Amino acid sequence: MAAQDAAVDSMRDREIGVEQEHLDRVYHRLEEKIHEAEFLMSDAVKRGQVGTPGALAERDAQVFRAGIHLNRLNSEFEDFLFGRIDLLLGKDGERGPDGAYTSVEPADDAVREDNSADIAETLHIGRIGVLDSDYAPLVIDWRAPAAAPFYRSTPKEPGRVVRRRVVRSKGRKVLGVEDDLMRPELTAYLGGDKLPVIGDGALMAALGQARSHTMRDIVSSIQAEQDLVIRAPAASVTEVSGGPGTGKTAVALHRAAYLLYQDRRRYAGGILVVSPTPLLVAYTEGVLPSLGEEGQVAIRAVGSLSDEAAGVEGATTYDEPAVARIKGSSRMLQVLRKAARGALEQPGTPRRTEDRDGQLSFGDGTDEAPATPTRLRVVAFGARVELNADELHRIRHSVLGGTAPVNLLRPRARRLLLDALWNKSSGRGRYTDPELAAELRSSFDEDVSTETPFLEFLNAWWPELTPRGVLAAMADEKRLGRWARRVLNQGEVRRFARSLKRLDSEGNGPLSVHDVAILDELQTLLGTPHRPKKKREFDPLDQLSGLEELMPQREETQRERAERLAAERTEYAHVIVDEAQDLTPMQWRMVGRRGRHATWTIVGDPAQSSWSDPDEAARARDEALGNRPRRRFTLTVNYRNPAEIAELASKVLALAMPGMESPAAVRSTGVKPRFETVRDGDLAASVREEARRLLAEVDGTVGVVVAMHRRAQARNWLAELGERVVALGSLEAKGLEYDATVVVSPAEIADESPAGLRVLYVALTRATQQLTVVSGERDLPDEDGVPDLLRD
Ligand SMILES: Nc1ncnc2c1ncn2[C@@H]1O[C@H](COP(=O)(O)OP(=O)(O)OP(=O)(O)O)[C@@H](O)[C@H]1O
Repeated sequence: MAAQDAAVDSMRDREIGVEQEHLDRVYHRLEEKIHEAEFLMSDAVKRGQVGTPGALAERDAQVFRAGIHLNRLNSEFEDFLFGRIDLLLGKDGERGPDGAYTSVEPADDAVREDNSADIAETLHIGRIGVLDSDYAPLVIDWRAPAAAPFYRSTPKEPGRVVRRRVVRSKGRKVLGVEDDLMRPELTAYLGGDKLPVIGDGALMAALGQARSHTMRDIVSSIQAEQDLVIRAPAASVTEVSGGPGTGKTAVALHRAAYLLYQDRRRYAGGILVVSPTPLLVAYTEGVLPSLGEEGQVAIRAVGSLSDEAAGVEGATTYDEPAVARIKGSSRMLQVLRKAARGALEQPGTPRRTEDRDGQLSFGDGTDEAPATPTRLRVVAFGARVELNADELHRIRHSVLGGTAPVNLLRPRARRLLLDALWNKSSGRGRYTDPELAAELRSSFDEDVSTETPFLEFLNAWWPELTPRGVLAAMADEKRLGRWARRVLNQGEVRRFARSLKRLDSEGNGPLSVHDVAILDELQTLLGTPHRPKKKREFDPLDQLSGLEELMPQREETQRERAERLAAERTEYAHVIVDEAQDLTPMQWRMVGRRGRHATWTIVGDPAQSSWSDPDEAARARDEALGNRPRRRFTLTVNYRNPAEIAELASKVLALAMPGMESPAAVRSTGVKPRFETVRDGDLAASVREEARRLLAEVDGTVGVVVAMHRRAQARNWLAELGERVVALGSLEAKGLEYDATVVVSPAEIADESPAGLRVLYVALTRATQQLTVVSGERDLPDEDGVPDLLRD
């Protein structure tokens, strides 16, 4: 036995040595390329000094290429070669642009009659492609067509692949290799020797690793059904569904990297990834940089998507479910349309008392008189001309007749005011000669419209409205009641208005996640008046198209650049929606506006939806996507939860979505979920004790999921346990994962909202190793501590 082990070890060492040799060759070549790139850069700058248009164009091209090399080589020097495939002879002998044979199927005579075969081609797969000086592939980019068999090949449909190998390396050192045999029935030879096979495959090794607070890329172990999604053509809408842990988020992010590789020019318009929470953004934002892509991709939480939420790090406050249901619903749109116009009438600001001739005059009612002026007086041709409340009302009514954004209607309002004043002035009818009449009218307009009283009046009577200002105006229950007539009932108006009391009169203050979609909608309804743009200072680097894109480290980091581009961008070339089942109708409208001309990838799981009315959300989603054709995929394997945890979660799934199937768990740990009941009525101590126990059992992270109202409490309970433990409200657990989780009071979570059971399903499916359920009295635990909701 010992002799056998020693033989395996020496074979492993030999194979590691083989891969090390290849990696050394690759590094050598990379260094050559870096020198080349650096030379090109300095040469390009010298040539640029010549200054002729031809030299400038040449410099552009050279700098662009050199920029690509340097930027990529520097950022991807770490651990970029991770795979290898050994292939049979292909059906035809054609090579693709990366130097590899393109044929997917083996040649008819690739396998001999005695089931033996020779390896005809070996390809190494990595994060970028590297050619040797003879243009033979040393490494194939994982996104290139030639790399697809590394992911697609299965023992059932092996294609040309005989052996798939995952190479683990750190920096320049190869640490290990893991092989999967795709054609175990063959005796394959490589260079005359039998093809060695090491280890039990890389997937299980990857899944068993401890989790940290950031997601890892899965580039070395993408599975065939996932690869189909990642490489699906970008046309129109790609919809991906799948249960918890099936890799939807991972697949969506790898797809972004793939699309950029496939068509960088097209996606220079930017890729937007919409995520449900800032926690999930933080968890996933390292994946794209690790795949060598960052600058073109903006990952945004849905609570910070709108410009209106910029500057406050987005919204993290959650409204209580009854309020969220109102704010997220498409009924909101009707209310906002009215509010956007109604907010022009401003009540409640202090009343002006002086009323000198020619001064704007505010109404003369009580202290509560509206701040909106009810009379306009100007002096024209030496006489006073006045518009009264009725006349002003008619003008306002006529201007608001159209559907144009309110702020953009102000010039029209100004025009009609001047018309009305002119009609009452002595100027009208003074001349019969049209030319003289027009001249007089034009000087009347010029004089009146630049007078302070007129300007002050216009600012008060047709102020430029801001989304935040209108949102704040809705905190006034009476006004909101008017705007929401026949749309919201009285109770809903009261709740909604009350939820906005935390904002001041200009709308400053903490926003809730659902306020953000409202602000975004208001932004569209109000419109932004055109203002002449400030001229940007001339920057000679702008001439170097491509350089500043590819060499961002000179001026700003990749991340800063992504942030800047995202802030400047209002629309994207591709929109990826993660956890799409959670978007409310109003959020779909907000996201839809950012992808009007985009292609889309939408990933989600209806069984995890925290939105109470999935049909309404589906309608809003259809509206956002229009009639673009859709291509649908389903992922079927749960890579996160061991079978023991998946089985428990499936009990809640059966209650939440009867008839819906759980994805099959890919592994089992033999560790069953634990059930604890609160001891001595001390929930804090019980949870703390369990978290402590789990910390000792797992190497990585522990997540404690509680009902939303216990969020702050739970953070206090766990404060002293260190950074490996995180307390989460049920809605925040979305998309995240931990080595172990504690789910506190399933009944509390399930009762939180109409979507509570689905939220509980999310909470129960976060653990990669161990799960403990802590029940309180409300959970009606049996004598084994199993809560009512989780019993058979
Ligand atoms: N092919 C793979 N190789 C290795 N790990 C994988 C693979 N596919 C998925 N995983 C791992 O499985 C876990 C779940 O993946 P991910 O979070 O993308 O799933 P999800 O479908 O988005 O889950 P949820 O719907 O619960 O949010 C992650 O740790 C991910 O890295």
